[in-house]
Amino acid sequence: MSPVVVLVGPMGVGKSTVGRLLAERLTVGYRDTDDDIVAEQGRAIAEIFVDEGEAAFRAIEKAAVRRALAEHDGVLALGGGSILDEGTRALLAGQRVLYLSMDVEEAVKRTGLNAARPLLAVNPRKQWRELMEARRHLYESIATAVVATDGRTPEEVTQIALDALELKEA
Ligand SMILES: Nc1ncnc2c1ncn2[C@@H]1O[C@H](COP(=O)(O)OP(=O)(O)OP(=O)(O)O)[C@@H](O)[C@H]1O
Ligand SMILES: O=C(O)C1=C[C@@H](O)[C@@H](O)[C@H](O)C1
Ligand SMILES: [Mg+2]
Repeated sequence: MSPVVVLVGPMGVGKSTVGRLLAERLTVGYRDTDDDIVAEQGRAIAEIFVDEGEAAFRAIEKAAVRRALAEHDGVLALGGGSILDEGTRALLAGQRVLYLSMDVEEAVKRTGLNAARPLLAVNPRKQWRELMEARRHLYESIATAVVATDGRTPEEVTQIALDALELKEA
């Protein structure tokens, strides 16, 4: 079993919003590895970061991605930083991967100062730039399609994604 599409991209880019719309349009299920991790661990992602650090979280996340890829045949959204892990990137080889992108101003608008996003809690604009400098090439390296979400509604992004991925509705 394999997901019909795997969504990657930074925090707040719209993976959950667009992922659910894509799943509706394709009449398949939606799954999110961040939700899987919270359910399995019985604690918030921010708590895992604080309690055990980012490296431990990435290992937990890699296991969650491996499991979801094997179990899910619908739309799968990954955590924003999942692509930082080499093993997680290797798991994505051969998958249909959609990278949703946005620029910094759109990012600040969408995420704001949100404690649930520990990596953007302080000085979000600067954090965002640094984060994307480290990640942009990784997102691009594993993507089979890229859709810019700036100035587009979730419905528009969904339609463009369906076209870019050449996915047909049932
Ligand atoms: N195309 C869009 N245009 C404007 N706002 C959007 C768009 N897509 C999503 N949003 C809004 O941006 C916020 C973040 O979206 P969403 O939760 O889908 O992102 P995400 O990538 O799943 O983030 P997370 O890192 O929390 O998983 C939400 O408030 C959502 O309503
Ligand atoms: O971009 C990131 O590193 C993260 C994104 C979220 O989806 C969560 O997986 C977590 O907050 C880390
Ligand atoms: Mg989400």
